[in-house]
Order: sequence, then C-alpha cells, then structure tokens
Amino acid sequence: MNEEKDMAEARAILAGYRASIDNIDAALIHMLAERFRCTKAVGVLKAEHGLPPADPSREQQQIARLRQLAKDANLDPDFAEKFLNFVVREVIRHHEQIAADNGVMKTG
Ligand SMILES: C=C(O[C@@H]1C=C(C(=O)O)C=C[C@H]1O)C(=O)O
Repeated sequence: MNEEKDMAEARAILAGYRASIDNIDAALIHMLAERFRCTKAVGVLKAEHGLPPADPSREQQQIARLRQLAKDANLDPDFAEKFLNFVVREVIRHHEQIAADNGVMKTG
C-alpha cells in the first residue's frame, strides 16, 4: 500500500520535472532558431563583402567566455565548449553554402 503511494508520488514528481524539461527544450529550440536566423544574416553579409566563413580568433574569444560562464553556472566547461563548436561548425557550413550560392570562393 505504502509502496503504491510512494510510486504514485515519484511519478507525480517525475511528471513535474518532465514538464520543466519540455519547457526548457522548447526555449532551447527557439533560442537556437533565433541564433541561426542571425548567423545566416551574417553569412549573407560576409558573402557580399568577400569575408571568410570562419573567424577562428572570434571563436577563441567565445570559447573562453563560454567556458567561464559555464564554470560560474556549475556546468561542465568542456561540454559548453563542445556544444559551441558543434553549433559553430553548422554555422560555418551555412556560410560556405551561402558563399557558394553567391559565387564566392571558399577561403576559410
Ligand atoms: C557568426 C560568425 O561566423 C562564424 C560563426 C560563429 C558563431 O556561430 O558564433 C563565430 C565565428 C565564425 O567562425 C561570425 O563571424 O561572427
């Protein structure tokens, strides 16, 4: 009887956490969509002005900044760096595609 009650309570707590996880995942998707909307505009600007798709020195600054933010937030900084690199790789792929569509040579 108690076991059943414990299990029902655990399921209710789990459902509460999952509702928050679903909200957070939705926020992440919206934030990523907004970031890519912005980086695609950067890709067009770069293609129009013959700037290279990638900017490694800017990326180094972002990595240092995000690693510190992650540490302060008690998030694994290695994970934060891997996540940023994953996103930036996709951004650079978009920039290369935009440049190619506009007849600009791949330079970086
Ligand atoms: C968006 C840019 O292009 C690339 C993508 C970056 C990013 O997604 O944050 C950062 C540097 C560049 O390699 C940029 O140069 O700012």
